[in-house]
Amino acid sequence: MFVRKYKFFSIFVSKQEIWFVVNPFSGRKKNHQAIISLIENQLDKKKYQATIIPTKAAGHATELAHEAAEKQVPYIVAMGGDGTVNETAKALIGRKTALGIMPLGSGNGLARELGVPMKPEKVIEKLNKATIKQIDACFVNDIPFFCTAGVGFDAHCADVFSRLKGRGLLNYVRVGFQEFWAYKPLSCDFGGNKYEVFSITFGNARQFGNNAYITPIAQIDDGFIDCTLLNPLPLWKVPSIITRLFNKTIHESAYAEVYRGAKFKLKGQENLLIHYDGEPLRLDTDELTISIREKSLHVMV
Ligand SMILES: Nc1ncnc2c1ncn2[C@@H]1O[C@H](COP(=O)(O)OP(=O)(O)OP(=O)(O)O)[C@@H](O)[C@H]1O
Repeated sequence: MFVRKYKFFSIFVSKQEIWFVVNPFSGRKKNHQAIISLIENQLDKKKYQATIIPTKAAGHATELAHEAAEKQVPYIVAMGGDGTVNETAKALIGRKTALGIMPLGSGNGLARELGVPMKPEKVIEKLNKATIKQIDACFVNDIPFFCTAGVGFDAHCADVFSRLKGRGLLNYVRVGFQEFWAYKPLSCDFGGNKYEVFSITFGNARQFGNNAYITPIAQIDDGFIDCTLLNPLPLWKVPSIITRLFNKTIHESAYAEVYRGAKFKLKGQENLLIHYDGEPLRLDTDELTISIREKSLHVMV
């Protein structure tokens, strides 16, 4: 399907290298080859020398981003969903190489937060006149995240969702309703208090993705982590919580507690299940430290 690596040559020497790291399996219904042709035809050839590199396996995007940073390639565009974006971005923390995003996933959280359009033609237009900005990177223990990470119901749903064939917002909502019935609140120590929580989410950005704003007053470059703790809620409150998630008012809900800080600590049960940027992960510990490295990632906007 792909030519492994190819370049668009030109006689101009002042062009800047831009790598496109493509997850060929992202966005199941997307036509990757058509998007590559668009890049070939519409990316400003006076400004950029583009290299398209399909990933060969999970984790390959991180290796490629490390290589780009080592070679001082100024730009690398993650073409895929939030998983590919996270894998690419984590290798660029504290480096000069700037991250661009061609969003192909179902949530596209970081892309939406950075104002990246969802249509490939528009993304290319934007890349052609991109400026660079610096954003914060956050960590759950040593695992980087750029949008949100958390424990409880969201992590549980991310885990169920990761095993589904179908993607997209509708499938996510379906998983949410399905799992709500049997879900047991999570016992944890947080900020010196014992809790039974529905979920605790730490936000570098405001949203999970899909414009679902769980930490709606977070700012991605302020050096602080926003936290929304949701207390257990009855089923009849679910529609109002979902509405609040999308109209950016969840922090005003009677079921929410909101915090802001540069570091948080949480102790839950052994083998704590977390999600980071929507990817589920079962840890071999019961303790979390959530921290931030201010303005440590360059992004194309
Ligand atoms: N060549 C590859 N083969 C198998 N897995 C890959 C490959 N390249 C990337 N991956 C893995 O695929 C996972 C999912 O990719 P990504 O999030 O980009 O797409 P998606 O699942 O379509 O998006 P979303 O989760 O938003 O629906 C990533 O975590 C990544 O590790």
